[in-house]
Amino acid sequence: MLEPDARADGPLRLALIGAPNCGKTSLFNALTGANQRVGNYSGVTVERKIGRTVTPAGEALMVIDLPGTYSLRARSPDEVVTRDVVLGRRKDVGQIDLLVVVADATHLRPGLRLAQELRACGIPILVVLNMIDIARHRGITIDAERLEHELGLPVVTSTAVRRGGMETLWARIDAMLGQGLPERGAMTWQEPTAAQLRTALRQADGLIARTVHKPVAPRSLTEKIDTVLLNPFFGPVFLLVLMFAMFQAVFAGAAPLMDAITVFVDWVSATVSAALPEGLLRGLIVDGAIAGVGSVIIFLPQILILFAFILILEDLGYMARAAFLMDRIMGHAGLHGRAFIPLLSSFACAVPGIMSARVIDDRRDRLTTILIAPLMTCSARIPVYTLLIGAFVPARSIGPGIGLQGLVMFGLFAAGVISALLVAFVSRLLLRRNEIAAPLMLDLPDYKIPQLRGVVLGLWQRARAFLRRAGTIIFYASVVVWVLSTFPFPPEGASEPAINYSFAAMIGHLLEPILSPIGFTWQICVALVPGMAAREVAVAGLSTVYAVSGGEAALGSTLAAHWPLATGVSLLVWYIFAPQCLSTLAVIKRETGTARWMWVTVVYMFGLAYVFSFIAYHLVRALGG
Ligand SMILES: Nc1nc2c(ncn2[C@@H]2O[C@H](COP(=O)(O)OP(=O)(O)OP(=O)(O)O)[C@@H](O)[C@H]2O)c(=O)[nH]1
Ligand SMILES: [Mg+2]
Repeated sequence: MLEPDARADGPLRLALIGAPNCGKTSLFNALTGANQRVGNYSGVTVERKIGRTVTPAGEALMVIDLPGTYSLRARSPDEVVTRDVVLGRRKDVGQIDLLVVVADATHLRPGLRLAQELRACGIPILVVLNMIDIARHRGITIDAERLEHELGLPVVTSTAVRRGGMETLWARIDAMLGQGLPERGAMTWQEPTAAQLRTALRQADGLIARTVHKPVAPRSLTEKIDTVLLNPFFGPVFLLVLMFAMFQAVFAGAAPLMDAITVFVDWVSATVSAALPEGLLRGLIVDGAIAGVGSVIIFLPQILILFAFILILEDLGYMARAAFLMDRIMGHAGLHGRAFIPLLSSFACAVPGIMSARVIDDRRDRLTTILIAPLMTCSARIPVYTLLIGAFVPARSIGPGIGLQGLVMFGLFAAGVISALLVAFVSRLLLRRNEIAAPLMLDLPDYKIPQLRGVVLGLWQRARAFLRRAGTIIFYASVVVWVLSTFPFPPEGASEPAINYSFAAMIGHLLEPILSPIGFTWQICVALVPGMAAREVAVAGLSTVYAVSGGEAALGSTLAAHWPLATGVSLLVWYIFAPQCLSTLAVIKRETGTARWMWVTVVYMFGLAYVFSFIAYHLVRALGG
């Protein structure tokens, strides 16, 4: 017997393991009070997560959440994490004392099979049938006692996402710890062969036949919805209409909130101006910090509306369908079916997107996904796009409920996706010749009512990350741009605006020969340099440069007055492609293990940006813009 308090090295370690999407992270959050990301599709968790908690009886526990897996026979990097933790090979985690095998109560087969396989690890096991609420709702009854008896392992049920849904599990954990965990057995796990896996699945089926009663449901609601939404013709049309509606909502819904933030920023700016004497300090605060940070935070509403859509669709279970619908197109481009989730996460930010490419087992497939992830339109581009669209695209309606600005935004996102597919296609030709990409092995989850808490939490995390960036990198960059645009002072009796004599103008003029063929003014060149660090910084940079130049109007109208249309379009196109984000480049280096692929990304993305901006600029001019 291993007495819990006899342990020399800290609390008992409990690891959550199970097939993808069975609710491990939801259980982890419920057990530890953490707020890790959950989503209704496979492959949300790609790294081990550690939390601490105390059981109702007062035992301290360390809880480890793991990426979903069907077997310890690990194939992809996320599955390797799970295997290594379970086998005690990760130094940062140590030996696991209790394996909690999580099974989806509505679909027990993979969980039961995994529990059988894990016995060979010799670690005490507790089986949890999660999502018991959904099973009950569907009239599925499970004879947990008989299951426990036949399996020879303790079995409890839980509902991770409802208050009170964890009581049985807590009670059982305490009971097990109170008696002392069974002694560890010998570690005899070996990679199961395909034949062994098949036999084990048959055994699991036998067990299910004896202990689970499923009413002969005519057709589930999910199936009914899917006959329409996965229909080869109607499915893609619905997806397109939905995405289109999303961007319309982003523009229409954000306007009043953006106006409110603008009023607030103007008020802060006016109040500070009035309180400070004319001079450098006032310039630094008003034209530097407030103009820079203020110009970026007004885009928060758009980011939140877009992510409210994405989070709700994810939790509803629709995003997995979108992956299914895109699979054929992605396959033709040479992308692995599992690339969808990393690419989807990249709409928020390429950094987590690139990390979630770990769910892809084939190295070259993973590399292709990593290389194209930065082409997905991340939320840092939203301020840039919105600013330029607001300045150069009239807010006109071009049909019932269809605004031109929303349409252009949709087009920019689509351009990112299409160019990513094309780059994937080309890199497939370069990296390998003629293999056909693996088909999608994603299981389609049942539709679920989204959890309000999860959506609100997701939005809060986005907002916080955005504001943190505004308060740090964007703030510093605005101050730097202000300093560069203010010093040195113009010579005595200068006739031109003061900024024309500043360092900023010097830098801008230095870069101008390279960037003037694509229509960029020297002010854009000034904003692009700090904008290398992160994309929104360019907006702050432009705002500061024009504020120093004495611009009083809103940044959008200033740009519209100073730039030809062709320049605006060219800069929009530049932002579809240019790799202006140091964190993304750093994570590419880390995840691929070499600097080589980082440089490949830099070169190909700048190359595309320059070529397409050049074409766009000259095309618009030729058309008379
Ligand atoms: N109704 C209900 N929904 C649940 C329950 N547990 C989890 N969910 C939902 O199931 C989905 C998947 O949950 P996750 O916790 O992300 O699953 P996971 O096992 O961590 O998934 P991976 O990390 O992808 O392996 C989410 O939409 C959850 O809200 C439950 O007990 N009842
Ligand atoms: Mg998870």
